[in-house]
Amino acid sequence: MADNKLLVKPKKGQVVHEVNETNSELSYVSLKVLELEVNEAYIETLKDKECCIVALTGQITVTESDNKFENIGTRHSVFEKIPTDSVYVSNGRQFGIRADSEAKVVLAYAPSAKQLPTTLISAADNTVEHRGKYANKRMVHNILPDSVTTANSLLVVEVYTEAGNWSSYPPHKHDQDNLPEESLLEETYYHEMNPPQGFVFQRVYTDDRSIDETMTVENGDVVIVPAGYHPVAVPDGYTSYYLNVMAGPTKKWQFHNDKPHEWILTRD
Ligand SMILES: O=C(O)C[C@@H](O)[C@H](O)C(=O)CO
Repeated sequence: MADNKLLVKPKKGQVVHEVNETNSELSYVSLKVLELEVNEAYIETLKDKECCIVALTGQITVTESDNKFENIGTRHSVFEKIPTDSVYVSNGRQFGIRADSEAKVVLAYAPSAKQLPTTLISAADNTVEHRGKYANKRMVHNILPDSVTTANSLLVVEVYTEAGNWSSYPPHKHDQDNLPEESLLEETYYHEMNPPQGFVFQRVYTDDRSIDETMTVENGDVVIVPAGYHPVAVPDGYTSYYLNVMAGPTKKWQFHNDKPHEWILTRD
C-alpha cells in the first residue's frame, strides 16, 4: 500500500476520485473523476468554484439552466488520441450530467467569484501541440489554456507521452506568485496508460527538497502537485496519457525550469 500524500488511488463507485482542499494540501485546484453507467445521472450545485466538465470517454449530455449539450464526447478511449468535448460552468450554478453511454468524466474546479457564460468547449476548439525532441516528445490538447477567456482561473490540458519518452521535462515548476518571472499554479495529474497494466514514474520535488517524492503511478491514479518540479518518465512498451488541472491566483502558466537540467532544451 502506497504511503504517499501525493499519490491517490481510485475508489470504487460513481466518484472514483475526489481531491480538494479538505483532503489534500491544495487550496486552488479540485478534481473529481466520475465513472457513469449508461443513463446514470450526476447533479451538482457549484458554490464558489467554477468547473470544467471534460467528457473523457463515452458520450454525455450536460444541462445547466436553459443550456443543454447533448451527446458530447468523441472517443471510447483516451488513446484514440483525438480531442474531446468539455463544458465550462461558472460558480453559483447547478449542472446535470446524464451518461448517453458508459462514460468517464473529469470535473476540474478552481475558485471563482465572477460568473461567466456556460460554454461548450468543443473538440474542434482544442489546440493541438507537439512539443519536444529526442526522448522528450509529447502531444498536448489544450482544453482551457491560459490564452482563452472562457474561465476565470482554470487551466486544463491533456498530454500524451509515447513509450520511452519523458514529459513535463526538463523539470519545471510554477509555485511562486512572482509574475512575470513565474506564476503560482497548483496542479493535479489524472493518469492512464495503454496497455492498462503499464505504469509511469513521476517525481515531485522542490528546490529545498522539503518535497521529494518519486512515485510509481498506475492506470487511473491521480498525482497532486502542490508545489515543485514534476517530471514524468514513461517505460518502453507503454503510452502515457494524463490530464492536468492547474489553478492559482493568476491564470497564467509561467513556469521556471530546473536550471541544472535546462540544457536539455538547447541540444541541436
Ligand atoms: O510536457 C509537457 O509539455 C506537459 C507539461 O507541461 C504539463 O502540462 C505540465 O507540467 C504543466 O505544468
